[in-house]
Amino acid sequence: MFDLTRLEAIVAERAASPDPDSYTAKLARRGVGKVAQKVGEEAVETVIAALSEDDKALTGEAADLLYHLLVLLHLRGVPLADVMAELQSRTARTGLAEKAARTHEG
Ligand SMILES: N=c1c2ncn([C@@H]3O[C@H](COP(=O)(O)OP(=O)(O)OP(=O)(O)O)[C@@H](O)[C@H]3O)c2ncn1[C@@H]1O[C@H](COP(=O)(O)O)[C@@H](O)[C@H]1O
Repeated sequence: MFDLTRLEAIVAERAASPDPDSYTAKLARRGVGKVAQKVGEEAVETVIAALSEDDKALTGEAADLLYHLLVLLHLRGVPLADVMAELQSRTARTGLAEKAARTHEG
């Protein structure tokens, strides 16, 4: 299954690519400030799509947001694993991780 870990690897590879057609490489060259601005814009577009109750638009904007967030994390040198560990530690604090895993496994 496709997941954010695979997209993180793609982003890392493409950010360093000399391919002139790579949007990721172009974005990476523009630096943290520009990418942070893009994350903000995509977040606003996600909010607008959510409030419009258009599921297809929301799905597309959420995908744009996650992609741009991964590019930002990459440029700042923060691994997705660190973000996931932070989320996991929050579930551990509430004791809900095992319950969610049991429900997921059926
Ligand atoms: N998931 C994405 C992805 N999501 C969104 N985008 C791009 O993000 C841009 C967002 O559109 P905008 O209108 O906000 O921006 P824009 O006007 O095109 O450009 P800006 O000047 O504003 O940056 C579009 O050009 C999309 O193509 C993505 N570009 C790449 N990926 C992934 O990255 C991989 C590598 O892509 P390349 O780097 O292009 O080879 C792809 O195979 C995908 O898996």
